[in-house]
Amino acid sequence: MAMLYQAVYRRASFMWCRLHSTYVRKMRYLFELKEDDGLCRQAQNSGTFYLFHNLFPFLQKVGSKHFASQISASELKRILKKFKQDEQKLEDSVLIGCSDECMAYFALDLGSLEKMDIESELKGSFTELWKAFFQLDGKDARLLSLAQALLRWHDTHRYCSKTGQPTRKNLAGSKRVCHTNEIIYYPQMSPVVITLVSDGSRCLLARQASFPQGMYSALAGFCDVGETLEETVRREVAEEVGLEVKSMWYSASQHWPFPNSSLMIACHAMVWPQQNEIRVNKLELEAATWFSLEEVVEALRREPRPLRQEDGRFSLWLPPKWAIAHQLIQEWVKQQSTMPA
Ligand SMILES: NC(=O)C1=CN([C@@H]2O[C@H](COP(=O)(O)OP(=O)(O)OC[C@H]3O[C@@H](n4cnc5c(N)ncnc54)[C@H](O)[C@@H]3O)[C@@H](O)[C@H]2O)C=CC1
Ligand SMILES: [Mg+2]
Repeated sequence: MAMLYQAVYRRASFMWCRLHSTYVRKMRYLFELKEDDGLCRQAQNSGTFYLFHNLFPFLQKVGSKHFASQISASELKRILKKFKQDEQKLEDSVLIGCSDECMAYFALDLGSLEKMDIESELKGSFTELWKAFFQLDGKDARLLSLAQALLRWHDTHRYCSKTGQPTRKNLAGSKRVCHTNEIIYYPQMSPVVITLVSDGSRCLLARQASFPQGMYSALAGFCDVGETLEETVRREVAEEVGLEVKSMWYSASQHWPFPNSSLMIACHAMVWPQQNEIRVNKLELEAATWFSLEEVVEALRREPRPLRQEDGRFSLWLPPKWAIAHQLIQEWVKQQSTMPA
């Protein structure tokens, strides 16, 4: 019966491939994997895996370039066997995407194994995600960010907050269920607004004390319960730099894994040029400054890493290309150069 089902499913998938765009086919396939544990189990046995160790992703290096390694299901089973782990450990993994050919990608945390043993077996290293972020390309960074957020959520939601009983994840990891009362828990993200403020000719960038030396970014803040995005933008700009927003508009959004899992909603905001004196809230920020177009253009040309000048101070540098803050800054530069003089 199972074989007949698989044959029918393969035939149906084949028809899908012929009839639908790659994107639609992938989304439908991922949806089915989330809904159907049996199908997801099959996908785990033929998919590829991104490995983590206590939430540190496994990276390999070729020359000076780091990349997130994909391990095949058969290779993973070999490693599990070697380290005396049950093959069933594959089912602890979470679904994080699929290729254009509908080969599923999973993430698995091997925190119960000895870190150095896996590193020497697979010739790579488990690296803190924050450090890895600056070394990876956008695609790898996006996948690892989603993977870490999901793995962390499962790790911290193992018990039902109402009954105290253990919750069980579905195979794909898109939810957890408390079987005592059938409460379903879904992975959560916190909405965060990130705003690039301009006074018409300059843009406002700020840094927290925890940022690497010399790095500045746009203002960011979590949405409070009950707020609209517009209200969060106005409140955060007032709270952090003491300015009143005159107008704002939405640009784009991005998932961000730090400190937990956030949906970064990126906006541009204008303040009145006559009322642009910054009053930094030192509880939130270390510094906030207006930067000219020339200063920002020069910083965009620099590598995203600390660079000490001759006078001992650090040059301005900006978040890496795929960070939404970078995109906001690029958009602002473009707006400035298309504005009438
Ligand atoms: N992608 C990017 O380029 C940038 C991303 N960010 C991210 O934006 C996020 C928010 O920025 P912050 O200035 O730290 O926010 P924030 O200005 O709201 O201040 C953080 C404080 O908000 C409170 N808070 C309220 N709700 C919270 C929640 N759901 N989770 C954690 N804390 C909460 C806490 O007291 C926390 O200390 C951070 O996750 C940060 O990593 C920040 C700058 C640039
Ligand atoms: Mg903030």
